Amino acid sequence: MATRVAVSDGGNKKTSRVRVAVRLRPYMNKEDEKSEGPCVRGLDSQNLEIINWRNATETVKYHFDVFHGEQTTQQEVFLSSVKPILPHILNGQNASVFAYGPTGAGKTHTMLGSSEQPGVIPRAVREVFKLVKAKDESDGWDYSIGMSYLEIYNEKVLDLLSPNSHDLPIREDKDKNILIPGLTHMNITNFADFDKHFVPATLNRTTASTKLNQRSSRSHAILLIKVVRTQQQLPHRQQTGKLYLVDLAGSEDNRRTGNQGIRLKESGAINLSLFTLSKVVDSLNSGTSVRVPYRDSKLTRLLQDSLGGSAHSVMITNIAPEYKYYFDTFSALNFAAKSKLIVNKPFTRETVAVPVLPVKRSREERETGGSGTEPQKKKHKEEKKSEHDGSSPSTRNHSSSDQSLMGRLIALEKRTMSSQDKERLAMLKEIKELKEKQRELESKAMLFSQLAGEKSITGQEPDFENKTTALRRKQSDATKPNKQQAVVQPLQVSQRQPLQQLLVVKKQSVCVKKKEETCSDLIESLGGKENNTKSAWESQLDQSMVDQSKQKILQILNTGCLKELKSLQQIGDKKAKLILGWREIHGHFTKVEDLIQVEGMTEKRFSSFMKANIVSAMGK
Ligand SMILES: Nc1ncnc2c1ncn2[C@@H]1O[C@H](COP(=O)(O)OP(=O)(O)OP(=O)(O)O)[C@@H](O)[C@H]1O
Repeated sequence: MATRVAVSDGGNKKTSRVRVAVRLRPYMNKEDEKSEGPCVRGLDSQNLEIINWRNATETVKYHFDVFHGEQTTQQEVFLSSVKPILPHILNGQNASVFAYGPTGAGKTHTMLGSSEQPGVIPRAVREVFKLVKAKDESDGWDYSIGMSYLEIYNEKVLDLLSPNSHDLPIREDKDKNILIPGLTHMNITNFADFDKHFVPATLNRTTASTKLNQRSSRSHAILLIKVVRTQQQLPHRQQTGKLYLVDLAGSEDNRRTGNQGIRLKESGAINLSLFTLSKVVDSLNSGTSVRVPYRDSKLTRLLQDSLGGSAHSVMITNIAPEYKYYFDTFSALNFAAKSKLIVNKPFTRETVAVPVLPVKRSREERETGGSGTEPQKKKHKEEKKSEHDGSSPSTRNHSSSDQSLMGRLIALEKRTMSSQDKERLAMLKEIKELKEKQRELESKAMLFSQLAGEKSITGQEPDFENKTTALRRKQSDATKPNKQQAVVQPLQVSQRQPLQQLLVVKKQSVCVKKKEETCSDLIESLGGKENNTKSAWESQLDQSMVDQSKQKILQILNTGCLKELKSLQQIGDKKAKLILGWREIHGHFTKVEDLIQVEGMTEKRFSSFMKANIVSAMGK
């Protein structure tokens, strides 16, 4: 009898950076090209420039690992950006390739392509089979290849190989491997085999027509190719390498897509997960020990071991040359520039077969009649069989080992828990759910504020170079940042202009400070200590003025943008975002008192908020 235990890879400290490639697609409408010209263009095989919207005579320049221009073929993209990482998965390491970018910029074309111009996915799968075939049989290892294919649609994990399945859970085992119990896993023996399953499954992917793309992907599609190699001799070392091939849904600005109803909801989920992806990248790049928010979206949870984890990763950022994509292109480039800093630590995942000594069974086990139910026992047998012969019990193995492991853990948990423990567990679960809800709200609020146009760009500052006439600036129909947005100073803009702008920002902050002082003085003079009751201080004021002030506050709460909300007393950045999030979910506040429903707004805080703001509003 034998079981498998994980063995250390000897503390392999070799690190591998996420390679970032940018691919510019050709103009879709030649007429537009003639009249407008592009807003972005390549300079050489690693550099590109984009018009600076703040100053027509300037461009912003970026440097990446690779820049693929409009003329680059599918073959060239594969050879330079993807092929080099594939050999790693035959050595038990993970690799991932994901296409990121605005909707309609060419992600699906890059990943999937067409029969005439096959993309990264078919080429990579062919290459994996080629690499395995090239392995000399005498190298002492047996190889088996399997595939899974899923989409994340509206934050649900759906099995594309089994289209009627429901939302699947994502779990992590004790060795930090990401697992999806219940996900279909098919053994494949050659490319034709792969194609047979992949093509119909791709048709199951959720797509729809939007203003910007007739066949827009409304979900993130993730193809997983697993290569398991097992040593022919004892101790039958086994290594599992995973290759994730990800076609992300496009980031989109709903002011331009014209999305409504279900499209708008989909778009919210897409943008939220992409926003979380950018937060994960930010937090990885900050290099501090802050919690990386992988768990804030299904996408990042799934990509956990491909981003900042143990994988060799390549991100292909797709961009479009047209002016209507300008701001999406700009933020996609900034996102990509941040990602360049991520450092991965690849390591080999290996298990060895070790003999298992019979152990005395616990009382609970004896009472329940053994180590599992009949079906579970059967599953264990099947698992062991597949461990030895390197194959799955059937061609369609629903990750039985993942399922049975979870089943056993849950059963064990149930057997050993007292009723008090169960209550505590239920309470902890409830608290966890509440916390998650709060996080979700915050993410939503932040996303909302981002979508509301706060094009705050926090990425790495690229090199900047002045150009006089290289790219023409057009009065584009792209959504221009409004006045409020202009206050945010993107890091990328000219090094010549910040002084003047900074002065403006500074003046404003001085101004706000002054106002705060005046307010607190007033509150003090009204005897307004923090704990005073509402009537105590309100009764000293004229009721009609109080009502008027309340109306003013209500109006700001209902219509104010992030900046206007922050101009309210005691409303900082986080609270303002929470208010925006609340508004997005619930609509308008009917009365100022509804503010108590916003996360973190206690009665005491609300009362203090009212005092400060009524006085402040009266002074205006
Ligand atoms: N490099 C390219 N060469 C030729 N045509 C391209 C290229 N890239 C994209 N296209 C074409 O542009 C259109 C939009 O591309 P695609 O559907 O791949 O965009 P996408 O980024 O996947 O969009 P979405 O996020 O909405 O799914 C398609 O008709 C595609 O064939």
